[in-house]
This record gives sequence, C-alpha cells and structure tokens, in this order.
Amino acid sequence: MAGRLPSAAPAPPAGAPPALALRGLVKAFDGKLAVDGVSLDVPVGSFYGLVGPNGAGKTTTLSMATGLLRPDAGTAYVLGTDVWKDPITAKRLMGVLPDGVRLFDRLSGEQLILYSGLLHGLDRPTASARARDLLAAFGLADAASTLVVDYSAGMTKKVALAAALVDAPRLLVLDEPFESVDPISAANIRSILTDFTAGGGTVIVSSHVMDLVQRMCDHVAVVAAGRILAAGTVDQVRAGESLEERFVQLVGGPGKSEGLTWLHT
Ligand SMILES: Nc1ncnc2c1ncn2[C@@H]1O[C@H](COP(=O)(O)OP(=O)(O)OP(=O)(O)O)[C@@H](O)[C@H]1O
Repeated sequence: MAGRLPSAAPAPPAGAPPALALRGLVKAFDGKLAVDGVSLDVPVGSFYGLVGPNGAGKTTTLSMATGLLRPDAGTAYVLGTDVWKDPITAKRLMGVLPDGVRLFDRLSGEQLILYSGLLHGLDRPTASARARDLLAAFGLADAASTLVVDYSAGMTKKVALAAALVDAPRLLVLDEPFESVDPISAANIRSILTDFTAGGGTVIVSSHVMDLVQRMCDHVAVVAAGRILAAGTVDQVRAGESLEERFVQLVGGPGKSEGLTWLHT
C-alpha cells in the first residue's frame, strides 16, 4: 500500500533564520477569513512596519505570531523556533505589546516593570535596576509610584512597552505602540526602538500612520483583507511615491464621501 503523503507542514526558514518568519498563517472567525495565508520574513536587525486599513488582519496576524491566538493553519518562527511547537523558547526571545493592553493596573509603574522582569526570570536586583532605567528612559520616573490604573492612555502604552523590554528580548512585536501617544512621547519611543535595532534587536510594529512608518521603518508590509499586498524595504514598496500614496493605490477603497449630501448645509 502506498504510504500516505506527509502532511503539508509549513517548512521552517532555511539558512540563518529571520527574526520572525510567518508561514501560511490562516485564521477565520465564524467562517469569515481574517487572515488568508500570510507569509513574511522579518530580517534580524530590521525595523519592520505592518500597515493596513481597519480590519485588515494586522492584530490577528501578530496575535498568531506571538502565541496568543492559535492559527487555523500555518505557523510562525522566532529566530528559527516554532512558536506553536516550542512556545516557551520562542516567548523567551520576544517582547510583546498586544492590542488593547490589559495590565496588572493596581501595581505602580515601577512594580509592574519589576514584576514583568521577575516573571521573565531576572533576579530581583537586576529587574529592579532595569525598571528604574526604563522608567527614566520613558520619562516615567516621576510616576514610578503612581498606580498604573491612574496613568493616562499614553503613559500606559509606555509602561507596557517598558515591561516588554525589561528582559532584553531579541524581537519586539508591537501592536499600535503610538496610539494615544503624544508627539514628544512618540519621538521618545522611536528613539528607544531605533537604539534597540542598532544594537541588533528587531522590531515589528503595526501602525496606521504612514508618515511615521516611512520615517521610522526600514521595511514594510501592506496588508488588506487578510493578505499581504506588498512587502520589502520601504523604498521598494513605496516605489518613488510616498508610502501613503502607495498605500492608497494598493488598498483602494472609498474615496469621496458620496451619499452624504445631507451633511452639506
Ligand atoms: N475575536 C474575534 N472574533 C470575531 N471576529 C474577529 C475577532 N478578531 C478579529 N476579528 C475580525 O477579523 C478581521 C481582522 O481584524 P483585526 O483586528 O486583525 O484587524 P486590524 O488590521 O488589526 O484592524 P485595526 O487596524 O482596525 O485594528 C476583522 O474583520 C475583525 O472584525
């Protein structure tokens, strides 16, 4: 009897592994595809932007990539480790800022970062010293003893990012890190992330702000309706135009607000 064909398990990346490799990720909710076969390589040391319209599948993709949401098909590799076969090893390599951060907000900012460090296996003196360094770097030193529940939305993003950085991950996966963040804090976060990549770390960030992605990222992928429409270096993808113009060309969608004539006075 002929042997059964091996199941079509997604092949791990060959050669030196990318920081993050997505292979054939698929997810449907109630029979509707949210992510429709996403494959992507995020090179080590890159600052990678993931852009797409509302509902494109960015959060769903990043949730599957970080072990938060089980894919219907496909998998993700962090520096060659399969996130779904060896989640503990993969998660040790990653710092994650999920969408709609839910934090232990009855802790102070300092306690939250310290706690995150201890959970990641750091000894208390190291976690404590890093918590203080991170609070200073994010401009939160004065709010170190304030409960996170009393932080503003932007401060909450910053403390969550600090907690994701405390164990010096190799890969940072950030879902909308600039949402609710003022321009000065955004510049502060950008400079911390740029230093992180200059030191060999890798960042993948989802955002709607094309201008920011164009200035900040060296690579970008455009996602719409659960598929990657274009991916590569920012210059390759924008092809001589601004990223925003290219994004609109690729994604299309409604332009003028036709049908709203009743709004005109
Ligand atoms: N838990 C869920 N249950 C049902 N549908 C979901 C769920 N999560 C996401 N979806 C649907 O999957 C699709 C992709 O959503 P997703 O949140 O990944 O998009 P996104 O690109 O992150 O959007 P946005 O930019 O608005 O945050 C949407 O149609 C959304 O309604």
